[in-house]
Amino acid sequence: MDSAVTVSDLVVDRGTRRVLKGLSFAVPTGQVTGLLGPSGSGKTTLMRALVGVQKVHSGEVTVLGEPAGSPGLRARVGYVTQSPSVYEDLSVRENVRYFAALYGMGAREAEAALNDVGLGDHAGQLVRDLSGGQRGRASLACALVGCPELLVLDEPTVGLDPVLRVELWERFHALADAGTTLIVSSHVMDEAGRCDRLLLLRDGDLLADESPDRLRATSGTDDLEEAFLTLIRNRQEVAA
Ligand SMILES: Nc1ncnc2c1ncn2[C@@H]1O[C@H](COP(=O)(O)OP(=O)(O)OP(=O)(O)O)[C@@H](O)[C@H]1O
Repeated sequence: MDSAVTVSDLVVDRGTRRVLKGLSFAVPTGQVTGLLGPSGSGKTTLMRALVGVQKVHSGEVTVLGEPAGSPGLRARVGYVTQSPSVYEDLSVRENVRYFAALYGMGAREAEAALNDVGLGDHAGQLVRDLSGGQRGRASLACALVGCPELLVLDEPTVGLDPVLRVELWERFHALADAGTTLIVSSHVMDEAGRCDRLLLLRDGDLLADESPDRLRATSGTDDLEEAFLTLIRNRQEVAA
């Protein structure tokens, strides 16, 4: 299968800390790849490197056949940060239509993106009057509307109720089925099971790069949280 992203020996320092310690992996096209790991393990830093906004110490990051951050990737890659990046003084609809226009899309696509994230009923509301979870979804709609080939989503389901979470995951898989590649970070292990493939990060190292089923099989447990802990223990034993 083609790779949408390949990363070789990626090393990133932030401040005086080495945050990513030589990561190498490939992300298959048209799948949902989960980036899982505890708080501070380097998920956001890795996503920033993928979209080309992170200074890297060494290594190579290739996205859709071009070096990460190349101008040609701007319309092909969507990135939704943890803090919503939408205009507070515009309505949800105005925000989504604005981003639609930047991508050469129209009002129809904007309405579809609004409905995809469950904000159809709040379209006329100013962003500053939305709840935190609604703002996050408004941000997501602004990324979806451009139909990027690669979507990088930093914890998109934080603060969402279970029904909306399930709906969004269904939407992610529908996009993947249509050929979009998604990289979705989370530190909620129950979301790991919804991914086609998992990258498990800990302290800037890649602990695993497998499907959830394979991870369950190799660690001998059906519980992905337990599987993650088993991997950590095995690593510690090897290091000792
Ligand atoms: N601007 C910065 N300067 C120095 N260190 C930073 C900076 N940003 C992040 N770090 C450090 O880099 C490490 C990785 O942070 P990162 O945000 O990538 O983790 P994360 O896995 O996304 O965490 P979370 O799940 O809490 O969002 C952390 O130890 C963090 O303190």
